[in-house]
Amino acid sequence: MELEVRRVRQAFLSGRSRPLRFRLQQLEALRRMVQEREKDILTAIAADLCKSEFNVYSQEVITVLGEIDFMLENLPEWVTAKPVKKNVLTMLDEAYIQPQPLGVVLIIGAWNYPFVLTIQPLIGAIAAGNAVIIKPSELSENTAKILAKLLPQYLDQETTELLKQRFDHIFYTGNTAVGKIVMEAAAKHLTPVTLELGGKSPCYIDKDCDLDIVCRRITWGKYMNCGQTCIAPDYILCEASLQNQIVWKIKETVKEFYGENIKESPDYERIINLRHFKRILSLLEGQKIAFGGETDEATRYIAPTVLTDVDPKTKVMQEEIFGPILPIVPVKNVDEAINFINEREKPLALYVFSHNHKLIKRMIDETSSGGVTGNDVIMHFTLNSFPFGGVGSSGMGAYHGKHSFDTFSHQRPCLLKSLKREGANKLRYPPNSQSKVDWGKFFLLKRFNKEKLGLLLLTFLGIVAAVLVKAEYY
Ligand SMILES: NC(=O)c1ccc[n+]([C@@H]2O[C@H](COP(=O)([O-])OP(=O)(O)OC[C@H]3O[C@@H](n4cnc5c(N)ncnc54)[C@H](O)[C@@H]3O)[C@@H](O)[C@H]2O)c1
Ligand SMILES: CCCCCCC=O
Repeated sequence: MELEVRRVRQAFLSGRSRPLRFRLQQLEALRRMVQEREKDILTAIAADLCKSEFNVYSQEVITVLGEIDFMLENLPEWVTAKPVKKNVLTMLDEAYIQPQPLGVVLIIGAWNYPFVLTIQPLIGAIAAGNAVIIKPSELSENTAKILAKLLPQYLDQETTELLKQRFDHIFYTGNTAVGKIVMEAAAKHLTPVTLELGGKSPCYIDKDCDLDIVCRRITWGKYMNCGQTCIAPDYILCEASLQNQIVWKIKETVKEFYGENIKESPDYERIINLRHFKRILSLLEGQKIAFGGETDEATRYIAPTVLTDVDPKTKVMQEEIFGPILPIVPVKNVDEAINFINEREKPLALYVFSHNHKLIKRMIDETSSGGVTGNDVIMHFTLNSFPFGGVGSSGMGAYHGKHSFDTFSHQRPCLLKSLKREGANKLRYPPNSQSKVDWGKFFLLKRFNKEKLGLLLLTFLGIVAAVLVKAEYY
């Protein structure tokens, strides 16, 4: 393994991955891979998560293709050096920021959206000019196999090795416990990390809203991928008087989306494995099931389920559910909802539904989360001008679009001076004096004193007079 990582590092050091042309070629090759081998990719993901090809396409493939197109369009501008504002000491110099690849990057993907969560960071890492080692999740084994087979056929070999050693950046997607292990390992080499973790994303429903629409949107985001979505609404907070209506409307929407026999619906997925199936079932113990709750161990089926009057001290409210169970926790009002959220770890997403724009703004101002969507769920993930990532225990760092490029780049400040004009530098060389400090204050801190200002004006007039006399003479 060590040898393999060294080989990838040598490839990076050879400079092959840096030229813009190479990066664009690699991204185009990746796009070709997705387009030409779409069927294989759809089949593998469908096998891992019992997902319809339509769902795979709309939830994963389309995001990847959109991200590649966005990078191809913008990369030439992003890679160029950006001039910066200068001060008096550097006004005649060249000063710019040059984005530079970090080196060898490790990307560890998760199983729940096994394609997009591995390939989207890969796109950013290639765009930034890095050599990349990817490690898809072993739980989504069909997708892991197809990626291992296809990537080397389309991309330069050195960008696709699967390893772990010493890296220049580690990009990890998965649970918080492993996130800590990854960060600890990275600390040994002072390797920077991006941690895309999870958490319990709350969903507050205000009295003042259209419950039909709210419940349709929540049903979509909660039961998509059988609840195995990092930014799925984990639980609902609302006034007790809304509870029965919400239950009824979600139940009706579930019927509308998946039909009377949910097991037969091509749009409803299954739990990834038996361990997670059992874990999710254990969250139902002692709860009041308003509807759903049906399960089938053989196919790892868990019906869309809603729990009411949930006690915040019970297990279902202690860990991220990551399954199709939706607890409703009654609160007195928005103040209590805000306190409830703030007393817990910072979530990856926050959702708030209301006709009252001020209430939504207040919720945003008085809480913290990775991202927020008002009056909908999940949708902030789809806008690649947003940085996508967590805060606190839901993660650190972010990606998508330009944010991916920045995550995988070092913003290198470059100052290019001339070996001339040494006179001006005397101010900073020893021996020091009060006069030098005064001039420093004058130029850098703009602390003008009348005497210095007068002297400067005199010097300036002298220069103007000299220029005029010279012009007259010639
Ligand atoms: N923020 C996001 O973008 C995002 C996306 C998807 C999932 N998640 C979160 O991930 C969690 C679910 O995923 P999971 O953790 O079950 O996925 P997982 O089991 O697939 O693990 C994630 C990755 O970590 C690797 N891994 C596991 N143990 C490791 C170790 N000891 N050292 C190094 N790597 C190790 C796995 O092989 C896998 O590639 C949820 O909490 C979810 O919210 C977050
Ligand atoms: C619609 C795709 C959502 C992907 C969310 C990624 C986290 O699990």
